[in-house]
Amino acid sequence: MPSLTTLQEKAATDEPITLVNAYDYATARLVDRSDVDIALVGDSLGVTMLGYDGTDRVTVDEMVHHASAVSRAVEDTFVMVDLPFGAYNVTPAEAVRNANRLKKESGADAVKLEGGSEVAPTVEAIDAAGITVFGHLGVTPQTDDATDGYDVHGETSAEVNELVEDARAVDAAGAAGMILELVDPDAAATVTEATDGITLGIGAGPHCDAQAVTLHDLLGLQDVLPETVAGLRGTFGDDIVSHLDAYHEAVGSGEFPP
Ligand SMILES: Nc1nc(=O)c2c([nH]1)NC[C@@H]1CN(c3ccc(C(=O)N[C@@H](CCC(=O)O)C(=O)O)cc3)CN21
Ligand SMILES: CC(C)C(=O)C(=O)O
Ligand SMILES: [Mg+2]
Repeated sequence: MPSLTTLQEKAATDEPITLVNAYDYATARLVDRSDVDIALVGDSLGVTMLGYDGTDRVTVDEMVHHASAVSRAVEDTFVMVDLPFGAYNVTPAEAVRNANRLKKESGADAVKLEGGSEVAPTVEAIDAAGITVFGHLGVTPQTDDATDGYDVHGETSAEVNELVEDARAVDAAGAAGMILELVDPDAAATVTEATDGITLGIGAGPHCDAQAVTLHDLLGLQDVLPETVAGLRGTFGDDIVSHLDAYHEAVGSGEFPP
Protein backbone atom coordinates (compact mmCIF):
# COMPACT_ATOMS: atom_id res chain seq x y z
CA MET A 1 0.00 0.00 0.00
CA PRO A 2 1.42 3.39 -0.92
CA SER A 3 1.58 5.57 2.14
CA LEU A 4 0.93 9.26 2.44
CA THR A 5 4.67 9.53 3.15
CA THR A 6 5.45 8.20 -0.34
CA LEU A 7 3.23 10.90 -1.85
CA GLN A 8 4.82 13.57 0.36
CA GLU A 9 8.30 12.46 -0.70
CA LYS A 10 7.33 12.61 -4.36
CA ALA A 11 5.90 16.11 -3.87
CA ALA A 12 9.05 17.24 -2.06
CA THR A 13 11.30 16.00 -4.88
CA ASP A 14 9.02 17.27 -7.68
CA GLU A 15 8.28 13.79 -8.98
CA PRO A 16 5.04 13.50 -10.97
CA ILE A 17 1.99 12.53 -8.92
CA THR A 18 -1.24 11.57 -10.69
CA LEU A 19 -4.82 11.05 -9.55
CA VAL A 20 -7.75 9.65 -11.50
CA ASN A 21 -11.25 8.78 -10.41
CA ALA A 22 -12.13 5.14 -9.93
CA TYR A 23 -15.61 4.07 -8.92
CA ASP A 24 -15.70 0.29 -9.25
CA TYR A 25 -13.62 -2.90 -8.98
CA ALA A 26 -12.90 -3.37 -12.71
CA THR A 27 -11.62 0.15 -13.39
CA ALA A 28 -9.75 0.28 -10.07
CA ARG A 29 -7.91 -2.93 -11.09
CA LEU A 30 -6.82 -1.17 -14.31
CA VAL A 31 -5.73 1.92 -12.38
CA ASP A 32 -3.79 -0.29 -9.96
CA ARG A 33 -1.95 -1.96 -12.86
CA SER A 34 -0.94 1.51 -14.12
CA ASP A 35 1.60 3.94 -12.68
CA VAL A 36 -1.15 6.31 -11.48
CA ASP A 37 -0.64 7.06 -7.77
CA ILE A 38 -4.09 7.88 -6.40
CA ALA A 39 -7.62 6.55 -7.08
CA LEU A 40 -10.28 9.06 -6.08
CA VAL A 41 -13.71 7.66 -5.35
CA GLY A 42 -15.30 11.05 -6.01
CA ASP A 43 -18.88 12.00 -5.31
CA SER A 44 -18.89 12.74 -9.06
CA LEU A 45 -19.92 9.06 -9.18
CA GLY A 46 -23.42 10.42 -8.67
CA VAL A 47 -23.23 11.79 -12.21
CA THR A 48 -20.89 9.32 -13.96
CA MET A 49 -22.14 6.08 -12.38
CA LEU A 50 -25.62 6.76 -11.03
CA GLY A 51 -27.07 9.26 -13.51
CA TYR A 52 -27.99 12.03 -11.06
CA ASP A 53 -27.94 15.67 -12.28
CA GLY A 54 -25.31 16.61 -9.70
CA THR A 55 -23.43 15.34 -6.66
CA ASP A 56 -25.64 16.64 -3.85
CA ARG A 57 -27.95 13.62 -3.61
CA VAL A 58 -25.12 11.11 -3.20
CA THR A 59 -25.27 9.39 0.21
CA VAL A 60 -22.56 8.10 2.57
CA ASP A 61 -23.94 4.58 1.94
CA GLU A 62 -23.40 5.00 -1.81
CA MET A 63 -19.85 6.26 -1.22
CA VAL A 64 -19.09 3.26 1.04
CA HIS A 65 -20.53 0.88 -1.59
CA HIS A 66 -18.25 2.21 -4.36
CA ALA A 67 -15.19 2.91 -2.20
CA SER A 68 -15.12 -0.60 -0.77
CA ALA A 69 -15.13 -2.07 -4.31
CA VAL A 70 -12.20 0.20 -5.23
CA SER A 71 -10.26 -0.60 -2.04
CA ARG A 72 -10.66 -4.34 -2.67
CA ALA A 73 -9.16 -3.86 -6.15
CA VAL A 74 -5.94 -2.06 -5.34
CA GLU A 75 -2.60 -3.11 -3.91
CA ASP A 76 -0.36 -0.12 -4.46
CA THR A 77 -2.70 2.77 -5.19
CA PHE A 78 -3.67 5.37 -2.59
CA VAL A 79 -7.47 5.46 -2.22
CA MET A 80 -9.10 8.82 -1.45
CA VAL A 81 -12.86 9.06 -0.96
CA ASP A 82 -15.20 12.06 -0.94
CA LEU A 83 -17.38 12.88 2.02
CA PRO A 84 -20.62 13.66 0.16
CA PHE A 85 -22.87 16.67 0.68
CA GLY A 86 -24.65 16.44 4.03
CA ALA A 87 -21.99 14.25 5.64
CA TYR A 88 -20.02 17.09 7.25
CA ASN A 89 -22.23 20.19 7.32
CA VAL A 90 -23.93 19.57 10.69
CA THR A 91 -21.19 19.28 13.32
CA PRO A 92 -17.51 18.24 13.31
CA ALA A 93 -18.53 15.25 15.47
CA GLU A 94 -20.94 14.02 12.81
CA ALA A 95 -18.26 14.58 10.15
CA VAL A 96 -15.88 12.37 12.16
CA ARG A 97 -18.60 9.69 12.41
CA ASN A 98 -19.05 9.70 8.64
CA ALA A 99 -15.29 9.83 7.99
CA ASN A 100 -14.93 6.80 10.32
CA ARG A 101 -17.55 4.95 8.26
CA LEU A 102 -15.75 5.72 4.99
CA LYS A 103 -12.43 4.57 6.41
CA LYS A 104 -13.61 1.50 8.33
CA GLU A 105 -16.35 0.21 6.02
CA SER A 106 -14.57 0.92 2.74
CA GLY A 107 -10.88 0.64 3.65
CA ALA A 108 -10.01 4.00 2.07
CA ASP A 109 -6.66 5.65 2.89
CA ALA A 110 -8.04 9.19 3.15
CA VAL A 111 -11.21 11.23 2.98
CA LYS A 112 -11.78 14.57 1.21
CA LEU A 113 -14.21 17.40 1.83
CA GLU A 114 -15.01 20.69 0.10
CA GLY A 115 -14.69 24.19 1.51
CA GLY A 116 -12.42 26.90 2.95
CA SER A 117 -11.97 28.49 6.38
CA GLU A 118 -15.49 27.46 7.39
CA VAL A 119 -14.57 23.75 7.31
CA ALA A 120 -11.26 24.18 9.20
CA PRO A 121 -12.75 22.96 12.54
CA THR A 122 -14.14 19.91 10.71
CA VAL A 123 -10.78 19.16 9.09
CA GLU A 124 -9.13 19.50 12.50
CA ALA A 125 -11.60 17.08 14.13
CA ILE A 126 -11.17 14.43 11.40
CA ASP A 127 -7.38 14.75 11.54
CA ALA A 128 -7.44 14.52 15.35
CA ALA A 129 -9.48 11.32 15.01
CA GLY A 130 -6.57 9.80 13.12
CA ILE A 131 -8.02 9.93 9.62
CA THR A 132 -6.01 11.43 6.76
CA VAL A 133 -8.07 14.27 5.32
CA PHE A 134 -7.76 16.35 2.15
CA GLY A 135 -9.47 19.65 1.30
CA HIS A 136 -11.01 20.87 -1.95
CA LEU A 137 -11.02 24.54 -3.04
CA GLY A 138 -11.84 26.49 -6.19
CA VAL A 139 -14.92 25.00 -7.84
CA THR A 140 -16.77 23.06 -5.13
CA PRO A 141 -19.59 21.26 -6.99
CA GLN A 142 -21.48 20.22 -3.83
CA THR A 143 -22.49 23.83 -3.15
CA ASP A 144 -21.69 25.84 -6.32
CA ASP A 145 -24.51 26.76 -8.67
CA ALA A 146 -23.66 25.16 -12.01
CA THR A 147 -26.59 26.64 -13.96
CA ASP A 148 -24.30 28.86 -16.03
CA GLY A 149 -21.30 26.53 -15.95
CA TYR A 150 -18.35 26.91 -13.60
CA ASP A 151 -16.08 29.99 -13.33
CA VAL A 152 -12.32 29.84 -12.97
CA HIS A 153 -11.37 30.87 -9.42
CA GLY A 154 -8.48 33.17 -8.47
CA GLU A 155 -8.44 35.51 -11.46
CA THR A 156 -8.53 38.79 -9.48
CA SER A 157 -6.19 39.74 -6.63
CA ALA A 158 -9.15 39.78 -4.22
CA GLU A 159 -10.01 36.22 -5.25
CA VAL A 160 -6.38 35.11 -4.90
CA ASN A 161 -6.26 36.57 -1.37
CA GLU A 162 -9.43 34.74 -0.39
CA LEU A 163 -8.21 31.49 -1.94
CA VAL A 164 -4.86 31.69 -0.15
CA GLU A 165 -6.56 32.52 3.15
CA ASP A 166 -8.90 29.51 2.77
CA ALA A 167 -6.04 27.24 1.70
CA ARG A 168 -3.91 28.29 4.68
CA ALA A 169 -6.83 27.65 7.06
CA VAL A 170 -7.44 24.13 5.68
CA ASP A 171 -3.68 23.41 5.63
CA ALA A 172 -3.15 24.65 9.21
CA ALA A 173 -6.16 22.59 10.37
CA GLY A 174 -4.24 19.45 9.42
CA ALA A 175 -5.23 18.64 5.85
CA ALA A 176 -2.66 16.45 4.09
CA GLY A 177 -3.30 18.46 0.94
CA MET A 178 -6.09 19.79 -1.21
CA ILE A 179 -7.73 19.57 -4.61
CA LEU A 180 -7.68 22.86 -6.54
CA GLU A 181 -10.51 22.64 -9.07
CA LEU A 182 -10.63 25.11 -11.96
CA VAL A 183 -8.19 27.56 -10.39
CA ASP A 184 -6.09 30.09 -12.31
CA PRO A 185 -2.58 28.57 -12.82
CA ASP A 186 -0.77 31.48 -11.12
CA ALA A 187 -3.16 31.39 -8.17
CA ALA A 188 -2.65 27.61 -7.91
CA ALA A 189 1.14 28.21 -7.85
CA THR A 190 0.67 30.76 -5.05
CA VAL A 191 -1.44 28.31 -3.01
CA THR A 192 1.13 25.54 -3.59
CA GLU A 193 3.84 27.88 -2.22
CA ALA A 194 1.70 29.05 0.70
CA THR A 195 0.76 25.59 2.01
CA ASP A 196 2.65 22.56 3.34
CA GLY A 197 0.24 19.95 2.00
CA ILE A 198 0.09 18.38 -1.45
CA THR A 199 -1.86 20.45 -4.00
CA LEU A 200 -3.72 18.39 -6.58
CA GLY A 201 -4.89 20.47 -9.53
CA ILE A 202 -7.78 19.68 -11.87
CA GLY A 203 -7.94 22.43 -14.48
CA ALA A 204 -5.48 24.39 -12.32
CA GLY A 205 -2.34 24.53 -14.47
CA PRO A 206 1.07 22.89 -14.19
CA HIS A 207 2.34 24.34 -10.90
CA CYS A 208 0.52 21.99 -8.51
CA ASP A 209 2.24 19.08 -6.77
CA ALA A 210 -0.13 16.61 -8.47
CA GLN A 211 -2.48 16.44 -11.46
CA ALA A 212 -6.03 15.11 -11.24
CA VAL A 213 -8.43 14.14 -14.04
CA THR A 214 -11.72 12.31 -14.19
CA LEU A 215 -11.16 8.79 -15.56
CA HIS A 216 -14.30 8.97 -17.69
CA ASP A 217 -13.02 12.18 -19.34
CA LEU A 218 -9.50 10.78 -19.86
CA LEU A 219 -10.74 7.56 -21.44
CA GLY A 220 -13.59 9.23 -23.35
CA LEU A 221 -16.29 7.03 -21.88
CA GLN A 222 -19.18 9.52 -21.89
CA ASP A 223 -21.64 10.33 -24.68
CA VAL A 224 -20.74 14.01 -24.37
CA LEU A 225 -17.03 14.57 -24.00
CA PRO A 226 -16.02 17.54 -21.83
CA GLU A 227 -13.03 19.78 -22.52
CA THR A 228 -10.98 18.76 -19.51
CA VAL A 229 -8.10 16.59 -20.67
CA ALA A 230 -6.65 18.55 -23.61
CA GLY A 231 -4.73 16.29 -26.05
CA LEU A 232 -5.04 13.19 -23.88
CA ARG A 233 -8.68 12.27 -24.42
CA GLY A 234 -9.08 8.62 -25.39
CA THR A 235 -11.85 7.15 -27.54
CA PHE A 236 -12.51 4.07 -25.45
CA GLY A 237 -16.25 4.71 -25.24
CA ASP A 238 -16.49 4.54 -29.06
CA ASP A 239 -14.17 1.52 -29.06
CA ILE A 240 -16.47 -0.30 -26.65
CA VAL A 241 -19.54 0.47 -28.80
CA SER A 242 -17.69 -0.81 -31.93
CA HIS A 243 -16.74 -4.00 -30.14
CA LEU A 244 -20.34 -4.54 -29.00
CA ASP A 245 -21.48 -4.03 -32.62
CA ALA A 246 -18.87 -6.55 -33.81
CA TYR A 247 -20.28 -9.08 -31.33
CA HIS A 248 -23.85 -8.43 -32.52
CA GLU A 249 -22.79 -8.76 -36.14
CA ALA A 250 -20.89 -12.01 -35.46
CA VAL A 251 -24.04 -13.46 -33.91
CA GLY A 252 -26.06 -12.36 -36.98
CA SER A 253 -23.57 -13.88 -39.43
CA GLY A 254 -23.29 -17.14 -37.49
CA GLU A 255 -19.61 -16.62 -36.68
CA PHE A 256 -20.46 -16.55 -32.97
CA PRO A 257 -20.77 -18.82 -31.11
CA PRO A 258 -18.18 -20.87 -33.00
N1 LIG B 1 -16.89 15.65 -16.67
C1 LIG B 1 -16.35 16.60 -15.89
N2 LIG B 1 -15.06 16.51 -15.59
C2 LIG B 1 -14.47 17.47 -14.82
O1 LIG B 1 -13.24 17.38 -14.61
C3 LIG B 1 -15.27 18.52 -14.30
C4 LIG B 1 -16.61 18.57 -14.68
N3 LIG B 1 -17.14 17.59 -15.44
N4 LIG B 1 -17.41 19.60 -14.32
C5 LIG B 1 -16.90 20.71 -13.56
C6 LIG B 1 -15.44 20.81 -13.51
C7 LIG B 1 -14.75 21.51 -14.65
N5 LIG B 1 -13.44 20.89 -14.66
C8 LIG B 1 -12.39 21.18 -15.55
C9 LIG B 1 -11.18 20.52 -15.46
C10 LIG B 1 -10.15 20.79 -16.33
C11 LIG B 1 -10.31 21.76 -17.32
C12 LIG B 1 -9.19 22.04 -18.25
O2 LIG B 1 -8.07 21.63 -18.04
N6 LIG B 1 -9.46 22.73 -19.36
C13 LIG B 1 -8.47 23.04 -20.38
C14 LIG B 1 -8.92 22.59 -21.76
C15 LIG B 1 -8.66 21.15 -22.00
C16 LIG B 1 -9.13 20.69 -23.38
O3 LIG B 1 -8.96 21.43 -24.36
O4 LIG B 1 -9.64 19.56 -23.50
C17 LIG B 1 -8.22 24.52 -20.42
O5 LIG B 1 -7.13 24.88 -20.83
O6 LIG B 1 -9.14 25.25 -20.04
C18 LIG B 1 -11.51 22.42 -17.41
C19 LIG B 1 -12.54 22.13 -16.54
C20 LIG B 1 -13.36 19.93 -13.63
N7 LIG B 1 -14.75 19.53 -13.47
C1 LIG C 1 -13.34 16.47 -9.41
C2 LIG C 1 -12.79 15.61 -8.31
C3 LIG C 1 -11.65 16.29 -7.63
C4 LIG C 1 -13.89 15.26 -7.34
O1 LIG C 1 -14.06 15.81 -6.28
C5 LIG C 1 -14.83 14.20 -7.76
O2 LIG C 1 -14.55 13.47 -8.72
O3 LIG C 1 -15.87 14.09 -7.11
MG1 LIG D 1 -16.00 15.43 -5.47
